[in-house]
Amino acid sequence: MDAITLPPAPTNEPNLTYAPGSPERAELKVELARLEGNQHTLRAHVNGRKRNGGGAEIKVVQPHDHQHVLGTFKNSTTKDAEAAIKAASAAAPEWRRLSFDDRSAILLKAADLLAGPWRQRLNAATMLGQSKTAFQAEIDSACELIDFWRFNVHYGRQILAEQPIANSPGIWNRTDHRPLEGFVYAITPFNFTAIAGNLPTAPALMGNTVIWKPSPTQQLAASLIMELLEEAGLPPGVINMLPGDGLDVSKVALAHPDLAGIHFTGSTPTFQHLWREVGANLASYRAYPRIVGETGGKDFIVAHPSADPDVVRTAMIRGAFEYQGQKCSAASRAYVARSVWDRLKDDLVAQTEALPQGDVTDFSNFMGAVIDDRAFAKHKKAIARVRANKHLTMLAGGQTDDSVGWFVRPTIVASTDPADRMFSEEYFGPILAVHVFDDDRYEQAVTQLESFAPYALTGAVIARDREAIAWTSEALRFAAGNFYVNDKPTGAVVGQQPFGGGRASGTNDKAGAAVNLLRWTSPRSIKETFVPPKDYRYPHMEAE
Ligand SMILES: NC(=O)c1ccc[n+]([C@@H]2O[C@H](COP(=O)([O-])OP(=O)(O)OC[C@H]3O[C@@H](n4cnc5c(N)ncnc54)[C@H](O)[C@@H]3O)[C@@H](O)[C@H]2O)c1
Ligand SMILES: N[C@@H](CCC=O)C(=O)O
Repeated sequence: MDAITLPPAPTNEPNLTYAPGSPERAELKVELARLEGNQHTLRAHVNGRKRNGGGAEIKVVQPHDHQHVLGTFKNSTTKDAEAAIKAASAAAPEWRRLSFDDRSAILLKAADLLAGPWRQRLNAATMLGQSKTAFQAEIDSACELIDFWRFNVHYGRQILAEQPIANSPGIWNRTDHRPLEGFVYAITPFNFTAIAGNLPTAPALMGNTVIWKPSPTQQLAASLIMELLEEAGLPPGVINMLPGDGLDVSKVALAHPDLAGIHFTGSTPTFQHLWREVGANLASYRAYPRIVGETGGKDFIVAHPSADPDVVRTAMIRGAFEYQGQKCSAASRAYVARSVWDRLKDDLVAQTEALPQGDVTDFSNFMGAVIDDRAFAKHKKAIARVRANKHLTMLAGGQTDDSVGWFVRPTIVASTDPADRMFSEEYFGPILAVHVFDDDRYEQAVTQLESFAPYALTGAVIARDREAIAWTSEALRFAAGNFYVNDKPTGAVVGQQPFGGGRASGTNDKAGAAVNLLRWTSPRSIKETFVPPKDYRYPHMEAE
């Protein structure tokens, strides 16, 4: 088709409420029962076909009920990785020849399928497999993933429209936004189904083929994403999904001459490991691989003496404990002016102690369990350390119980020492460290927190005084890639607050934004001369 087209303009998918009596609540309950009632055999997808991995069996369980097995799959081996890379290479020429409109139509259809018939299936899988409440699943596996797919089409078109602004007489300059040469390796975390769906599809939209390695604990929802994309018309071999721990896949993928890029979200140590491997293999690649990674955080809230205590308390509870603090954006350290603290502490502790937690299929719960036994053990250890240190005081929570699920109570710890490692280490769970400072030491508190942790992902200032907001925003300019004023530091929305951080938190190639898609293209500049010269001599060479 020859046309300069206009696809549907993106708008953010509205969040459904799941209030009692709502149709979405009833539909979600049906899907929960259906998914819980079966053990699913989850398989790799290579070249559009399902494939049993060659490695050991891995179980996917419900974190809030860890004896309940949702499904099983086989770990992917080096052989599986070789087959997937072969499929990606074979699919590449046809996929990149397909027009951007045709590639976009597949993602727009996937978004509409997810907004409609697939919504509660993916929400239910995310609730059961990742222990999210209905609302936390809705903002992730439904709304954010729909938004990623719709807005990326819009941003991709912006990139294609970016063309040279000058043409000398008789010349037409153009930019060909080519995909990368080779395959992109997408590696995704357990905590956001939307991130799992975005990381392989963003490079694919720009014409790349992909090897996708999801997190083992997110595999149920990841398998459904693959099925949804295939229903939307994704051709075989464009995205090849390899379940498992990724160790064997990386052995092959990171040493392969066609590795064109890594699209990673997960912890800082894993990302640094991948980067080091790429560095060690540099001589073997056809081109320098693009490395994009969004990683850990030690996200902060700072409350100025002018802050409204109710706003601070709500930001702390929602920011630190929603989804058990397992958002990379979750507040895990708070710095509060003493006069504000004195007015909020009792309510903060009482409300935190009362937060309902348990099986997420009971819709009255605010929290579920942490993802696995490793996360549980890490939190137990951190809590034991609090009890053993005099400068740390447990204000709320501190209980752990793994008899049914991996439950860690929302925990608030006060520290007289802002240099304690609770203010720099990422636990990735429901532990909030608080330091209370004297009102006249606000600037010292902000200066100390600015670079005490190695991360720079999200942060929030809560204040009514405009000068304080302006000063803090400037003082913390490089301490967070997503900065919030009078709000919690979580819950970025695609198209509104592009997400990502700097320093140890990643390469800050904002997910769901044009800067991210740009990393998956390799522009070619084309100059066409309409009436080319036919004589090599320049005028200055002529005889006087
Ligand atoms: N900045 C962000 O946007 C963002 C978003 C979500 C999560 N996170 C971070 O992710 C972390 C939590 O997620 P996680 O526990 O899944 O992280 P993780 O680093 O343990 O795992 C991430 C992914 O890497 C895989 N992996 C690990 N070693 C590998 C290897 N050698 N080869 C291939 N794959 C390998 C895992 O299986 C998983 O799929 C936290 O640190 C959190 O802050 C960051
Ligand atoms: N984008 C999400 C966090 C993603 C990381 O886990 C937020 O803003 O809360």
